[in-house]
Amino acid sequence: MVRSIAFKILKKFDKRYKVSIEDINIAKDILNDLQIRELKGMVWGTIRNLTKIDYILSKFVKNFNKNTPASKTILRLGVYQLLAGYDEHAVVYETVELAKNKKLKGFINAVLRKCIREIESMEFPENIKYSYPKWIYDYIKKNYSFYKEILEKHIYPSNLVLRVNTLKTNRKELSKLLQDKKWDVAETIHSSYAIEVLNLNEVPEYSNEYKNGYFYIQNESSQLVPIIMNPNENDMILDMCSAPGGKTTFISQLMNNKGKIIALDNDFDRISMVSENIKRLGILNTSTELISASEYKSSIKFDKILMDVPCSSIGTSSIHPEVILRTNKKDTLNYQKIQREIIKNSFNLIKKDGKVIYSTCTIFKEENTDNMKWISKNYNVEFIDFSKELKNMNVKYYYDGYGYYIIPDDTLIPFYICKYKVR
Ligand SMILES: C[S@@+](CC[C@H](N)C(=O)[O-])C[C@H]1O[C@@H](n2cnc3c(N)ncnc32)[C@H](O)[C@@H]1O
Repeated sequence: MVRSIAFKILKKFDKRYKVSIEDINIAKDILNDLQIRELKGMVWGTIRNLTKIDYILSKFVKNFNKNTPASKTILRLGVYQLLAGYDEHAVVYETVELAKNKKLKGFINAVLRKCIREIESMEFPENIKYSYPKWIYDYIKKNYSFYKEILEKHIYPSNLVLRVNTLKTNRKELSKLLQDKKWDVAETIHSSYAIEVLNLNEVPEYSNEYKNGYFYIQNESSQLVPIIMNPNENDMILDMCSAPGGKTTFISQLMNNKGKIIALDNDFDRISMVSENIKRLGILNTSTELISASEYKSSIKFDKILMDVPCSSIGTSSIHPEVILRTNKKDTLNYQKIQREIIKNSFNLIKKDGKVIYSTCTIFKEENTDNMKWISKNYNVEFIDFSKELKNMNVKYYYDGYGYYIIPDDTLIPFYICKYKVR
């Protein structure tokens, strides 16, 4: 049952590089918690390892990419299970069962048996070892000495990280509550608001602690952004791309629910998520507006602006492994165009001497360093050094002369953060 649902989801995935959330939700009605966990492991494991799986299959199957979607998906699922250490006999038996006709069954059986005999002695190029597309691998290897950390982050994802909502509880109190219900949790070494979940026995969003707004699920690099912004209680703040509200609600928390935040987003469904999170977390100082950040006008000028801009999101591949499969080089320049439109408008909205934070979860210079170079050429700004704050939080970084590339580790994912004062 689990394999046949995984097969259906992965067959659709191949068309759009998107996992259908509806299909996962349908599966939740049919499968028990353990089976759901196995299903998610198979689906995301296959996607995370897809570049490597296809490399292996292309060695054993002539014109692998020209095979039918069904046969490709069955073989991928089979090879994933072999790589993940499932029992070989069970893998062959159960995977062959997914094929509809005798001829396909025979073909799948033969290929998987060949894989079993040969995978162990195969040698892989470095990008394949980490299941990373060659063009992105070449890019990061050429540009960053810490490219291995990026590759490792993709293949060895972080545990779940929560941000404690200090408007309702604190780190010690929440850790104790979670431990009492047998969640295995630990304090992390970077953000003093973060709790790492090593093991848990329920879906976090279904827990009472989540429903009561005691925490927000937020990776630790994302938590660094509001901390670096360092908002004051009486600030007037604009968050130009706010959905689903992770950083907005953290900024509000750091302001003790005082001052004022205006949160924008141009996506109807996503801005509703900001409103839901505001309500759940007990935020009182924030209002939302459905509008493009490049078109927003205001008679009030802001003390601080956050531009957590739409980007190619490569840095989130440990959480969303499909991003590195669907992104191409042209996307980075398309995003750069959108980002510059938003940046341009931010200069109409910031007070003199106001501070701006620019952040992305991507590693492409086109969307980070090149944009900051462009700002320094066209506007009067002073880039702010926050290396001390990063060091105090045990964060390793690469400084590009403007901002900081966050080097991933156990709980940090690749991110870019820059802060400047507008003169
Ligand atoms: C990186 S996400 C923001 C994440 C958010 N800051 C958080 O921490 O939860 C980028 C957001 O920008 C939004 N977006 C894309 N184009 C936009 C535009 N022109 N104006 C405003 N928002 C936009 C997307 O809908 C998306 O929600």
